Amino acid sequence: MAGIRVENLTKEFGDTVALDDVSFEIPEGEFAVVLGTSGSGKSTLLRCVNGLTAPTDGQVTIQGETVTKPRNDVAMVFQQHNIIDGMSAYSNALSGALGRTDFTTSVLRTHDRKDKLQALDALETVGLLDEAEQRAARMSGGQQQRVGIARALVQNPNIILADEPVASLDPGSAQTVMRYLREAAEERGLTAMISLHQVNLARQFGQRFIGLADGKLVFDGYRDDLTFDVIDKLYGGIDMEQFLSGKNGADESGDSGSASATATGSEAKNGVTQ
Ligand SMILES: Nc1ncnc2c1ncn2[C@@H]1O[C@H](COP(=O)(O)OP(=O)(O)OP(=O)(O)O)[C@@H](O)[C@H]1O
Repeated sequence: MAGIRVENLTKEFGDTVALDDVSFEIPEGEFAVVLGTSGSGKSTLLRCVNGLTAPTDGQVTIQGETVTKPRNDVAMVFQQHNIIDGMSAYSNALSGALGRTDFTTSVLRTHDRKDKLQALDALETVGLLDEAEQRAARMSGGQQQRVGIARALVQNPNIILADEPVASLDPGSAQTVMRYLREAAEERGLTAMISLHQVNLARQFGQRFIGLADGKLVFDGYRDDLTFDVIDKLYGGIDMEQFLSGKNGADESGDSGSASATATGSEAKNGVTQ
């Protein structure tokens, strides 16, 4: 069964065609990576799947239902971890349960035992159980991102989306975060769709690859199909030697000139755009 079905998806922002008639299906439980240069449409695609951006044409279907707004069974991890500095790793993780708790519970912080155990379990999944009481502000960028993943897991999703989750991390932390993300998805049978611009990380952790260029789907395949020619078509000008040594120009340093993974323009950060 399709975890995510994208059908003839088009999104225009004025004269800009951010997505142009994109169609593909990600089966349940698959770990898919979205590749493409800055401006190719990766964030817009993820936001359409998450129901944060309304398509101009076409549709996204999850469990046979057309996505029209954010869903509780779809969790999103952002590049800027979106976690609260003053709170502990545990409280941040627990806040993932807010979508299913009522107002009084969230104000009085009287989450039930199941939510609390889930928060601890999620921290264990991302290797941070021993840091549960640590304030987020005192954690490294990589650890904060792992807390962001834990919070997403506490939401109890079937689908996890991440928009350039490691773009602002050093190469070592980026590897660690991707490893935990992949393991968490595998362990819990989640369908994942992750945008990345580090090609070697994508090859290392991705199972399925969706390549975008100028809003069009230019590649859809598995690791063996993701040849140097395909990567060159997607990014252009990659040094083969560097690529094979895992230091492709686009890019381990996180400095491809496309550090921003958030939507641009007048779009409110978490608002649904029309
Ligand atoms: N809210 C918006 N208003 C106007 N144009 C937008 C908006 N969001 C995206 N775009 C445009 O749509 C195109 C695709 O943008 P998008 O952010 O999806 O690309 P991206 O591949 O995620 O890029 P990056 O890696 O830099 O985040 C770009 O030309 C961008 O300027």
